[in-house]
Amino acid sequence: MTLSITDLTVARGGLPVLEGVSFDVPPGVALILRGPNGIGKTTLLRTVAGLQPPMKGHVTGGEDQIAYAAHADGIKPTLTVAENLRFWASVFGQDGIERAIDGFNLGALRDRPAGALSAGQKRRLGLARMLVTGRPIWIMDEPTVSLDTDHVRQFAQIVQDHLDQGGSALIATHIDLGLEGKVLNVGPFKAAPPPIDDFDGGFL
Ligand SMILES: Nc1ncnc2c1ncn2[C@@H]1O[C@H](COP(=O)(O)OP(=O)(O)OP(=O)(O)O)[C@@H](O)[C@H]1O
Repeated sequence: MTLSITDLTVARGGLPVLEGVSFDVPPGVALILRGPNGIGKTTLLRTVAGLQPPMKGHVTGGEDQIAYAAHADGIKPTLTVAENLRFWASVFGQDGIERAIDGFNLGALRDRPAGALSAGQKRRLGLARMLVTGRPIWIMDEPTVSLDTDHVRQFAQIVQDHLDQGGSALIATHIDLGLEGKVLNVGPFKAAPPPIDDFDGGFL
């Protein structure tokens, strides 16, 4: 199913950060979001993933279809790598974690508590969760932070395989993943500052 974003305005702290954003992400396609720090990419992704409401506009096609990987790894430190993946799979009504373990080179770490992983290893575990959700639309926020170059390449291949199998992806990243995706620079959608409506005549 195509994820469709129509005339979306997204807000942080009650203030609009991006407005008038429209795009489609059809099956088989990766859309890469770019833009300077603080422009609102995370806010847009969170809104599209349904974690916060839009100020205006619509998101369609994402109902029960989206798996979201945020900045924060969000893994459970006292559970092992395998237990984390099994837990996550069960949340999504799935079983089978071996593809995720193999895909992200986690075999040697499967019985280690997640809290005892390095930053890059935690990131791989966080991303491996996408594979156990069974969800077709992957939304990822800076997924390659802490990954070494080999694992960035491996991650890009996993995303490409996902696209080849009819999945789709919406990814905010500052690096070139080498994916055959489209790029959307969100800079031009920066929201205008809100109008001043509490004019203070005392300054005249
Ligand atoms: N908790 C918060 N409350 C209010 N404003 C916030 C909060 N967190 C972030 N912001 C502001 O919201 C705006 C959008 O932030 P957001 O994290 O969406 O940007 P980003 O494009 O993802 O940035 P980066 O590339 O640095 O990750 C920024 O101006 C930021 O300062």
